[in-house]
Amino acid sequence: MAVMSVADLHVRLSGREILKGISLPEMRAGQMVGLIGPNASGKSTLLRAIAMGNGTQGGISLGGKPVTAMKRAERAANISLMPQTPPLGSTLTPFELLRSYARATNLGLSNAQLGDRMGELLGKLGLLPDAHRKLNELSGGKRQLVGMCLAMVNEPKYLLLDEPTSALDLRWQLTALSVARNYARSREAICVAALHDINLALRFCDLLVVLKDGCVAASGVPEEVIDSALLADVYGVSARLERCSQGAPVLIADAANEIGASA
Ligand SMILES: Nc1ncnc2c1ncn2[C@@H]1O[C@H](COP(=O)(O)OP(=O)(O)OP(=O)(O)O)[C@@H](O)[C@H]1O
Repeated sequence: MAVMSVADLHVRLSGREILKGISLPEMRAGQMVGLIGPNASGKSTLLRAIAMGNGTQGGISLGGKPVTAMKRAERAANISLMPQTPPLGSTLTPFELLRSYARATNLGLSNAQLGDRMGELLGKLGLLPDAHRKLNELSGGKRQLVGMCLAMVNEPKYLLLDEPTSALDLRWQLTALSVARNYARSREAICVAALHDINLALRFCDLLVVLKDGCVAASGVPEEVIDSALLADVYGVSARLERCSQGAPVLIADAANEIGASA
């Protein structure tokens, strides 16, 4: 059963302390967790630390086992990280890339089973028409969706997505996050997604973690975490949470505050 805990996590890179004692609420199977925060607040560093345990001091444990005690193969079988940068354009097709990645991670599937899994994933993310085109002929958004397929093809218990919607249009933002949330629910996995769009985070996440300068500024149920004071403090903006006609919370950002202005 997927369970993730992060307690007093410190990460140093090139002699700088990037994450400064991060502790998070326990994350449980089926949850979609949103990781938000300004540029350079440490979101990617946290995702990489969960995936690789590198540079860490303090605890990340997955299913009760410290990530630093997991062998490379065990990590690869259980954790997938979709990096911020989509797969580089190459002459491989999405189909070939997925198949070679799945083979390399030794999923133990027959060709037919793997073909079915890849077909389902490519279909959900709207990539079937592009499955046999060269990656270097695909748009940036399509390549981002290929990156998401790549992260999901081995059906990890811990699915880590670094800004999975940054290059996507409205339809595919909604689709990609629905696919990720349904995946977490149906496979009893945990999905952690770094997001800049707070409205998407409010809509799709069960739990939000807000980072500021390598520390946790707030965490908890999205609607309880996001308010004007937090947005002013963490992002330096005047913003408010309103309700749409259907009752869902919607963030409206009115203005960027003057640099140096207090919250
Ligand atoms: N290898 C590295 N060596 C030194 N500093 C690094 C390294 N990688 C990242 N950093 C620093 O760590 C801090 C956090 O970076 P990180 O990429 O985790 O932020 P982020 O929240 O994901 O940002 P963004 O929203 O802009 O993608 C930044 O100040 C960055 O310069």
